[in-house]
Amino acid sequence: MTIWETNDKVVAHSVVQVDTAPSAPTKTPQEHGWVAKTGYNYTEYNKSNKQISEDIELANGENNEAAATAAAGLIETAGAVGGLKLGDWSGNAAVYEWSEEYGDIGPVFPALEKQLFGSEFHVKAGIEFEKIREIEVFQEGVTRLSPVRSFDDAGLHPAMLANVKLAGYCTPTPIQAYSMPAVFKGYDLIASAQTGSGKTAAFLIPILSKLMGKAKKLAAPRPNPATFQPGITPFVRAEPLVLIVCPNRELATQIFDEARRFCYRTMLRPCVIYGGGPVVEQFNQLQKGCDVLIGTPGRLCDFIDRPHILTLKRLRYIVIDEADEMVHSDWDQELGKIMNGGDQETGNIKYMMFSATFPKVARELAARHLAPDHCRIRVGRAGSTHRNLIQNIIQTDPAQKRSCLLDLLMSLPPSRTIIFVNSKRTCDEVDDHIFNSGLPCTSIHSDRTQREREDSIRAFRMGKCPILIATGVSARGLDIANVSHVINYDLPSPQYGGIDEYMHRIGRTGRIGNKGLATSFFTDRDEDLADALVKTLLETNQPIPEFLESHIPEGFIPGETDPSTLKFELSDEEEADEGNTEGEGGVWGASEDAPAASGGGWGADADAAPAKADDNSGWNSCGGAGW
Ligand SMILES: Nc1ncnc2c1ncn2[C@@H]1O[C@H](COP(=O)(O)OP(=O)(O)OP(=O)(O)O)[C@@H](O)[C@H]1O
Repeated sequence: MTIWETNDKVVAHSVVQVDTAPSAPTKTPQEHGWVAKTGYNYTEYNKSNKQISEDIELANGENNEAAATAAAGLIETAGAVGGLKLGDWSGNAAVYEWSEEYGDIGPVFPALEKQLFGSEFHVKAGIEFEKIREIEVFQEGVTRLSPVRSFDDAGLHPAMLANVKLAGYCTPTPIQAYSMPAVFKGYDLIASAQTGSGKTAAFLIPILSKLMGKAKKLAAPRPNPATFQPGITPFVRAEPLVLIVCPNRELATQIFDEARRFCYRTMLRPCVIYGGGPVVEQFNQLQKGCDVLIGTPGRLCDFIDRPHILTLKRLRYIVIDEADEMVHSDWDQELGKIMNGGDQETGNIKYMMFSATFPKVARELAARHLAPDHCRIRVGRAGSTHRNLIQNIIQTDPAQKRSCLLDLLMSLPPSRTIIFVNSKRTCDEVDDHIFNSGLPCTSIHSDRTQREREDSIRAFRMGKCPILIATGVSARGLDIANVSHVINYDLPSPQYGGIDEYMHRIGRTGRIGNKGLATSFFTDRDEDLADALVKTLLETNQPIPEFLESHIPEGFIPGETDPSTLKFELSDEEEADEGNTEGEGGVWGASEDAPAASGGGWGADADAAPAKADDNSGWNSCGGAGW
């Protein structure tokens, strides 16, 4: 029995080292504590949400306290997530509407503030947050950056600092500590850090903060939100200053939500465009003005092809998030167009790439587009997993997986759970199976309509359907509060991302210092993954089940041998750096911060010596007071 602490509660998990299926359930799911299952109600979920949007707009536009309260009430009764309920388009979520009369920072709008920052649905830093700071940080490139020690000392725009505090961020994570100075000093950036370590804020905070002081000068004119009438007010072209590209729709809307928070009380207006969403509604949002545009590649290119609606000529920053997935997914042409195929003035643009893992193809993309003096920051071994996760591997027969799954769900206390499968068909089958067994589940994959996808994620976030079945790609980057269990119903085979994909998947739990549990079903078909899987388990001090013991590297004695001596198959980037010649001849030359002694590689030599974030005295802990 392991006592398992989640953010708010302690849950007892009878886990650890199960190498056979748990015993058969004797109770119904509801007797076991799962909420009742809910079917997908197309009529209800497709209802217009005009009322709620109108109230929010009224509250937002007029700062009318009564309307604000009414809107907040509506949001609450609707059981909404971020101000949206089932049936709403994520791209229509309320943003701060700027009026020309405002000074440097706009007034507070309580209803919107509550919606953006007050939600129980946001992931809160967990009890292991401090451990994130102990992870080794490697910085490579021409410049040695001094990490910022606290948000207060980071030189953030006052509006950004206030938003960071409203979001409840006390201390920057290592990736944030290094990315802030990189952006402030105007470097291009490649950054990799573990799943759930705050990479989104690592680019949003410094970029938006830097633009806040100059927004009035740089941003395109936009209509007055108080008098704007769709179809009547002459529309303006969207001319974003920041473009953030990511591989899936769910992630795009999630980044949009973060951007809505960080743009609060400022002139910067975020918008999101993604495939499957209604073009007209996305166009309606764009024509109100757009300074920060988040999008998936296909839909972005559709709009780039309509220069009367969207132009990239004002662009100052391009961020590629989940860069490894972006380069793997056949988006070459789209990425080429987004990076420099539109009307953007490439000389004015800073490029940033973020991911938890960085394969060679992603590095090649970086080499093509990033300035030679770009900074490279890597937190921990590329692709290594968190130590705050328990990883269980259960041996099973392919034919037994369904009953194993049911037993597993019924043998643990109910908790928000994501089940990963390798194909859309399996996704549907598993969904049917566990739904018909009375469990409250929902599912998502790329053949679902966008409406279904958004509702499915929202139902999961809200806890209405606390079990989500997903294919790997559709759940890339998802950041959902209180996911305490990830189940790999299918392990990702090496052809489909292998161990990197495994890490991305299990990273949906145990985020930002929370604890989590990952259980994977292992069958004979997963033998190809066994070596890498065992090393990953050893690296994070997980017990090795008997059936995998033969894959323990020779000479390694679990519990005795130091895991840091494990030899991992070099990731592409490490391999490249083994024979790194880039440093020679001064490509990685001297720095304005502190001269680099010699060419830096990804991690091997003095130049790339790890810096422990907590080596820096003065990293502040959260006082909390005075916010
Ligand atoms: N400094 C911080 N303090 C507290 N919470 C933070 C901080 N930075 C980010 N967070 C929160 O941590 C969560 C995880 O962040 P995020 O989704 O950016 O992780 P990520 O590194 O991009 O993960 P992935 O690789 O899985 O996409 C988010 O809910 C975010 O709001």
